[in-house]
Amino acid sequence: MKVIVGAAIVRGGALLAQQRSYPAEVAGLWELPGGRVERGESEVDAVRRECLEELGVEVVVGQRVGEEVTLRTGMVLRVYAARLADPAADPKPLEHHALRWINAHSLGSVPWLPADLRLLPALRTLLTG
Ligand SMILES: Nc1nc2c([nH]c(=O)n2[C@H]2C[C@H](O)[C@@H](COP(=O)(O)OP(=O)(O)OP(=O)(O)O)O2)c(=O)[nH]1
Repeated sequence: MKVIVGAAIVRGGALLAQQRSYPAEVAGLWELPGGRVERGESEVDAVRRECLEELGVEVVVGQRVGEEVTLRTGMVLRVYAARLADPAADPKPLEHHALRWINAHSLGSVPWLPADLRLLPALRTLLTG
């Protein structure tokens, strides 16, 4: 089974989200940093690698968040809580259109990818404790 990992990076009560720039069907929609787990790679290592590639930051990976969501492609999305290894680090949208830190109150006002929408209750709980 192919696994996509997502990072729920929290700092100061806000979640880091990024806006996709491609493909056209999902351009403008928001998602968590992350991507495909490579062969022989652990899910936690994949979260760390994707955050370095997409945001240019080191993260410390924590526990799983929410249920696993099956995507249209048959792959599954598994989200892990994470925090910046250096809290003062400045994540950059190296592969995305934009980044935003979103607080619990604003989570529902962002146009998320469909799979992420299903994880919003768990993400809200993560933010509010
Ligand atoms: N990274 C990430 N992907 C998500 C989320 N929600 C969701 O449905 N996906 C989907 C979108 C993509 O089909 C797949 C992630 O694949 P990917 O990050 O390797 O990106 P991609 O298919 O565009 O592949 P690439 O060209 O960047 O290599 O999972 C999410 O929160 N984060």
